[in-house]
Amino acid sequence: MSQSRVLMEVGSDGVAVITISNPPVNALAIPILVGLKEKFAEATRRNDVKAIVLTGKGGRFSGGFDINVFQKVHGTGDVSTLPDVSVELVTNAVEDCKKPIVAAVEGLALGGGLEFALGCHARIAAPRAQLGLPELSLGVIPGFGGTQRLPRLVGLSKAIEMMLSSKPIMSEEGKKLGLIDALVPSEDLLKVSRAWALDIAERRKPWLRSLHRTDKIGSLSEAREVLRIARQQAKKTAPNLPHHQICLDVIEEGIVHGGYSGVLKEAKVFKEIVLSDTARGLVHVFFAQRATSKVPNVTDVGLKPRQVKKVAIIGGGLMGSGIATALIMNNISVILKEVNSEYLQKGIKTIEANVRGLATRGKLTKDRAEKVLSMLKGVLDYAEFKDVDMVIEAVIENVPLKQKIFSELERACPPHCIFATNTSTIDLNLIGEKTKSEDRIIGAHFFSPAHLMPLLEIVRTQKTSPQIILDLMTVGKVIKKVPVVVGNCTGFAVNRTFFPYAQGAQLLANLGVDPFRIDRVISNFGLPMGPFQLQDLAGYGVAMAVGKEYAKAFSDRVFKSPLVELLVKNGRNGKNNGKGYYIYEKGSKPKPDPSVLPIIEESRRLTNIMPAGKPISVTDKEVLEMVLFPVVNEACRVLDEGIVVRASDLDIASVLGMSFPSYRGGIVFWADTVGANHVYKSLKKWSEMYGGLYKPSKFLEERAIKGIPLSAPAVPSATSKSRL
Ligand SMILES: C[C@H](O)CC(=O)SCCNC(=O)CCNC(=O)[C@H](O)C(C)(C)COP(=O)(O)OP(=O)(O)OC[C@H]1O[C@@H](n2cnc3c(N)ncnc32)[C@H](O)[C@@H]1OP(=O)(O)O
Repeated sequence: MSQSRVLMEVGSDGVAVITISNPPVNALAIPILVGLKEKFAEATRRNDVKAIVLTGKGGRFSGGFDINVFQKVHGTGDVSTLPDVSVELVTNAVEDCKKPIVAAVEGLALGGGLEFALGCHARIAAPRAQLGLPELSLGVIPGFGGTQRLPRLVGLSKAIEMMLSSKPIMSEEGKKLGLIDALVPSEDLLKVSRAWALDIAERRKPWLRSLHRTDKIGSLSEAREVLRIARQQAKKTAPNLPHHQICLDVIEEGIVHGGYSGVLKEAKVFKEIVLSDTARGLVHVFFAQRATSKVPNVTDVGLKPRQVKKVAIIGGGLMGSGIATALIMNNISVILKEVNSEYLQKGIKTIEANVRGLATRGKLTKDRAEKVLSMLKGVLDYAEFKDVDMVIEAVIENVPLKQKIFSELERACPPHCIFATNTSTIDLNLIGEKTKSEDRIIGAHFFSPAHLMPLLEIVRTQKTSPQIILDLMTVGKVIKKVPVVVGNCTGFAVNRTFFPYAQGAQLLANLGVDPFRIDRVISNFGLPMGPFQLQDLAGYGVAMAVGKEYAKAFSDRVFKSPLVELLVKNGRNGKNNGKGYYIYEKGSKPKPDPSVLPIIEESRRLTNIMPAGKPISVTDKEVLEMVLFPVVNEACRVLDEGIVVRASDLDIASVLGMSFPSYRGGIVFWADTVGANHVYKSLKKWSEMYGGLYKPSKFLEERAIKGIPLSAPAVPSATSKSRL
């Protein structure tokens, strides 16, 4: 029997408690909305009901409208299946109900969940309940009246901040703002809410309809000024997201023409916006992120994750210290091992700076920062390794060194210990070759800075045991990363997919296209920076070392540009030494450095690929596609080889690991919106003009010709060789 239902109990006090029950988050699915309508009608009708309390089962009020419905609407394009909740239910049945309704909020009230609470005549909350309108993070705007009622309860500026940032506030702050009428311990929540509802019914407390309030929104001219500033800010912070401006327009409608008019406009706009590409992309990302926790033969075979309490990290460099920070910040003890006390002290200092830096930025208290740091211990030998649950090796990329370390670990660690390596390029089979523990060897590929970047790429070999994979996935979640399980190959899923990104940019620069224009096109598309600025940031040493690996592994499709070597020869090393493609001055944005142009000219002379020696003429759209389509092409190979469980895992990896814009849904999702056929035809044309980098993969060709989306699950072919 489905657990999704709405319950109603009428007590001897004359209060009807209506409870939403739809685990795990009490999402407002269509049957729940139907149930709510029936129960409100019944409670209104019944003579034995004087007042109503609305609450959620299992300690959570509601996580909002059922996002699965958006996905269905995206599939059919039919918005008529969206129910009229805002007017019919929240305004007519709740806010204009003849009996007072009090929301008893615990755990969370998000999106439509909070909007129901806003429609009630009072809100009582338990401590630390999350209250928010995160709809913009799904590419839509609040659709159950939130754009109108929230400003009327917390003031215009705060409401705009909450909606545009999509970030929830805690009930404690909600109480201060006037969003919450009383904050009470969980165990008293229902008792107080019932009494409050009766107090309203018997006029001991005011009967307030949020939509009718005007006391918090100020004068028309003040409100317009707040909106003007918000519009300007949104233009800067979310230039590619029109729904931010649309949300502000809808808020303004209510300010100028009254709340009810605002509610009507909101409902109309909501139905239009739900079909936008942005909403499609962001809803896809929402589900794609959650799908990463489902790994066939790992999470569905009844295994239980083992607790990892103590982790040893080998190597206190940038990556090792970042990983250590992430672990101790989440209550996992860390032993940091280095080869000598100088390196060890350096590593410990970096970790201390990371943690104290977070404290300075208000992410944790000073006391907590010191507690966190007490979970770290530096060592110079393996004596302390006898009871560690996991080791993460984070030394330089050197195969014999890594092999030696893992042989030593076999002797120093207990038999249950997980052997993880943070390598970003080396074949895991090679690393484990000299051990008898290949079933315990796994890649834990963090992205720099490891304590901040959200992605954890978990690399498994054919021999890694499912238990080890599950354990590392669990550690990933404990330290608040999104773990994505991938197969073993050069560059694994993320770096491999994105290696042609820099290549396409280098090729274009050698064809005569201005690198600063390329960077502009890419950042206008939505990546935080273009490929040249990224190279400046990562340092040219990385670019050259990684370039060599790819040249070895994928020689058929590597474009060899001398540009980076020329830059190094000319004393440039990117942001590191303040001399790159850009000029770096403290306190100002990087500026294109004109003195780099002769070096680029030199590279062009050496490669000599400009047709008839003249720069090619390309549109911005072509620039974008010549950089990103080779990435799509490599993503196709990764899919074909079964390096990821599903296409959407690559979407999440691209969003969280490479900062591909989430509102474009991730690399594969975006390619499907462009169309496999267009990608294929463009690549084919460019491969004839500019060579192997653009040669379409078999997978892409097949899908383009057959008209199958790139994201559609693969049908295993005789030649395909899954690495999972
Ligand atoms: C008209 C209205 O204005 C429009 C709306 O209300 S849009 C919806 C607005 N609400 C949201 O955006 C909240 C989305 N949900 C979340 O942020 C988080 O799930 C949460 C904070 C509620 C809980 O987080 P957490 O405990 O980590 O659990 P999480 O793994 O995310 O979710 C648990 C399950 O609930 C599902 N779920 C969460 N919120 C959901 C929702 N609103 N609709 C449908 N399913 C939802 C997840 O998909 C997941 O399903 P799975 O187990 O099958 O993968």
